[in-house]
Amino acid sequence: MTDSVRIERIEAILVDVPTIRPHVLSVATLKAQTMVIVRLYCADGIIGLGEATTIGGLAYGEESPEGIKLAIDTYLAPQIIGMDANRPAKAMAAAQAVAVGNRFAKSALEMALFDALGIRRGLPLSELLGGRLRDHLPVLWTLASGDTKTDIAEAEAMVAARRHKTFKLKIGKRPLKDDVDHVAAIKRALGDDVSIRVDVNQAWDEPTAKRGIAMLADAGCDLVEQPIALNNRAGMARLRASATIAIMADEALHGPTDAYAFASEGAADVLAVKISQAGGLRAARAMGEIADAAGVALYGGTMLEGPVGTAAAAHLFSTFPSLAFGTEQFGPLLLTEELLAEPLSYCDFGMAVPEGPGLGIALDDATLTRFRRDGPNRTVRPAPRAAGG
Ligand SMILES: O=C(O)C[C@H]1C=CC(=O)O1
Ligand SMILES: [Mn+2]
Repeated sequence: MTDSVRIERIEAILVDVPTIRPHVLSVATLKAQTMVIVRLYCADGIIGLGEATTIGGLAYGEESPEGIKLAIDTYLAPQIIGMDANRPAKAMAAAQAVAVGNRFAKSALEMALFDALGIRRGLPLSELLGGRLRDHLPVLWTLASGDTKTDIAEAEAMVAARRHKTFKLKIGKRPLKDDVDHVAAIKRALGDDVSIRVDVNQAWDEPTAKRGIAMLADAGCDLVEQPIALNNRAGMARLRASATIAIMADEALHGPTDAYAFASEGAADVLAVKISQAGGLRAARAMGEIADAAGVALYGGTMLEGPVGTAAAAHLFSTFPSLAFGTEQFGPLLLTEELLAEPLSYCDFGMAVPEGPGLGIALDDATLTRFRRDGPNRTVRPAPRAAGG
């Protein structure tokens, strides 16, 4: 029996960092990203890090950064302070007892608990999660400037620098034909050595999706992500049955139960796994296992997290036996500022999984202080929250 280590204090910090360019999705346009960074202080001096980040405030899902901080400060932290930091599952069961939903808030706490445990045991998070199978993950880049020529130039520079060779295009905001022309132009310019996928972020109804998927297949697109509303699983199954290219579920997946439903009903070829959307590391790992057992392909998704959430995702995805569609762990590269003392390493069209214990990262405290919303020298305003951005 190991000694118990008291959870002393938990901080949830809102951090607003500008993006390198506007990031245009069908549901929002990001000009800055807001992260909730959690610091979990243990009695032995170890501080675990966690992150929960949303897209466009409340435009993408049902939790906002401000709501996540409130849930942690007011409900979840008081519940687990005083508990044993060596027992993440027990602490999270106590959090579960006082909050029915709030997957993102819980996920940030669970991440911080596992980071602290890994540091204490001298083990990378990937080993705590069952063991890493790879040290390098393929990472795609999202072209979402809102302009076809800019997107092509951006993609060409990424390929030349060997940073990315798979691209995801955000569509669904414009008329279908304009979107398909945009995709076709990018595919023509980049050629057969790159893979082009699209993310509709639920913008289409089913008939539009049926036509759109066929047109996109003709344009050389390889995959369509969440074309229709997240609650229309039967529609996803129908689209999948008629499509000649891969159909991926994203927003519809809120944890293992949804992964099971999608897998058993044949409602997607690929599942996008996101730690916070799943409700935490253990839930996200379970989604991977369900997909594997069902023979459904996996993709390592992002909520455009900063480096803390991205490092956690890299550890988790490194343990998946198969990651047929790669990952999109590029969130830190979309930010103007480096929040880590030592940046995550991106090379050879992907990223290195951090090596050190826990998440294997350390924050740059000066940068965090500069960009925290309650900091003395705050320079960035929270992103505007108008619908559609
Ligand atoms: O996939 C999403 O829906 C959200 C996110 C991930 C990459 C990106 O550009 O946006
Ligand atoms: Mn998506």
